[in-house]
This record gives sequence, C-alpha cells and structure tokens, in this order.
Amino acid sequence: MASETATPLRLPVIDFSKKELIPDSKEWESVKSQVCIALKEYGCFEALFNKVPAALRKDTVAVIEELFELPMETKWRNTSEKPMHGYVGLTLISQSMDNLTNVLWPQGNPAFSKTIQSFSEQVSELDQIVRRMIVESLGLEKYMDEHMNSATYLLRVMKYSSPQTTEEKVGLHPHTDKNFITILCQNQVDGLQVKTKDGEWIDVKLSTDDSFAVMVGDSIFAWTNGLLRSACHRVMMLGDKARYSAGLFSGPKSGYVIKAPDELIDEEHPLLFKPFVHSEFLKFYNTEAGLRAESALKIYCGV
Ligand SMILES: O=C(O)CCC(=O)C(=O)O
Ligand SMILES: [Fe+2]
Repeated sequence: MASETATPLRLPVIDFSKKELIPDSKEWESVKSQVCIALKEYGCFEALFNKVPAALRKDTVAVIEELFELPMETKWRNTSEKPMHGYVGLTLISQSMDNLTNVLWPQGNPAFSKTIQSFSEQVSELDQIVRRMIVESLGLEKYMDEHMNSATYLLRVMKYSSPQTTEEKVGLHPHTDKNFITILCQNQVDGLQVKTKDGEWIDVKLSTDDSFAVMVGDSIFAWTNGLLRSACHRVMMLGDKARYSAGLFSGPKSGYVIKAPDELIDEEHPLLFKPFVHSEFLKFYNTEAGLRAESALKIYCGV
C-alpha cells in the first residue's frame, strides 16, 4: 500500500548560524518568516545555532551526566504520580547556581556552575532572537521592550534511563510547556516527539551537532491570542541508552500579567484567554484538575 511508504513528517529546520543574521537585514527577514510559518503550523522547529561552541555543548552534556551520577535526595526526584519510565528532572535556576553547586558538591565544583551558566547564557541569545522575531512578525513592535523585559530564565536538565526493551516506553507524558519558549538539546539519544494539528506524532531527530529543538509554550500561545501554537510533545524511550537533555525555559517574571495585545483581537479573532498571572496559572496546573486537563490554560482562563 502506498501509505506505508509515505515519508515520515519532519520538523522545519531553520538556520540561525549565518553571520548576516542581524535585525533588519535580508537574512533576518528570511529567517523571521520561516520562524513564523513553523510556529503557526507546528509550534516547534529545529534551529541550527552555531554560537554555542561545540566544546561547551559537549561539556554541558558531560556535567549533566556527572550530576545524575550523584546519589540524589528524593526531593530532587520527579514526584509525578503518573507512571513514567526512569525520568528524573532537575531544575537549575541560573541565579542560585552557586548555591546549588555548593549543596551538591560541598568541596566545590566551579566547573559545573561555570559550564551550566555559560551554556544558559549562550542559548538565551537564541531565545531572544526567536522572541524578537515573533514580536516583529506579528507587527507588535510597540510591545517589544515590554515583552523582552518580561522574561526570566530557568534551565532544567533531564535523564531518562534506557528501558532495555524493544517496546517503546513513555519517558515523559504528552504536555504543552507553560512558559514562553523552550529550547532543548540532548545527547545522541532521540526520543522527543511533537504532535501535529492532525494528531500525528513527529519524531524530533536533531540533524546536526548545532541543532536545538525550539518550542512555543502556553504563555506565547495566550499572548498571541492563539496565532502561534504551543506544541504538545512527549518523550518516548527505546533501546539501551539513557537520554540526557537540557532545556532553557524563558517565561514571564513573577507577577507579570499575560494579556493579548488589542491589536490581535477583533470580531474574527475574539479574545481566547482572559489576562492571567503566570505563577497563579502554574499553581492551578499543579493541582489534580490542572494535570488531568487536556488544556489547563483553557480551563483556567479560557473565555
Ligand atoms: O527531554 C526532552 O527533550 C523534553 C523535556 C520536556 O518536554 C520538558 O521538560 O518540558
Ligand atoms: Fe516539555
């Protein structure tokens, strides 16, 4: 049957590595329109971004592996009730990095915090380029400074142990991220999948050593009044190697109210979500009803 030979869907790949990528240049406009198309369709794309030196990426994966070798207290382990295969996620908040390092390695481990810190800084440049492009492509320049200044970052590192079977196991259940933008990188072990509008799962196979997966979260979905999708994604594990990933999450600062700009609301595009404070929404998301909901955002503040 013909459908069996259909080529699997691939995420758009967008190149952010060109020297000429400066605001207002031809290159910038071209990348911007690719970003806008990809985020409307998939809420996600693969970014090629060579500003993070290969050595730093390698060091980052190495320190993450080192971190997960430590005997960790249960409070740092995943506390979700949902069955997931061998997932451990740790949030490293950049600002308190030195504190955390001192707790984990009382004798000190400056290399760890330095690596994680510079990795976060370099990847945050890509986040800022993407968010600038989003604001510009929706004609919302008037809100540029407000939006850019409304964000804060956290870095989360994850380990998914190998299931040691030939049968796929859930590493992380389907969800949308709740923040603005998530940028993920991984060791050589794939597993991330993104759901299309038609409900099909696409394997995210990062194609180069400079690749990152970039995803829109619910805060951008709400702020753009639904114009850009927040990508539903999950992790499926197969085989005998552990997956390590690192995600830089940009999200609204504490207390910041997310409100879709008037420019995006008219009769044809009625307001989808009432203005909300992100930290309050997160509290709801972490309740049983929030976790059970297909869209916690809709239940929390849908119009
Ligand atoms: O490990 C991954 O690639 C996905 C992680 C993820 O979706 C999350 O932490 O929200
Ligand atoms: Fe996620």
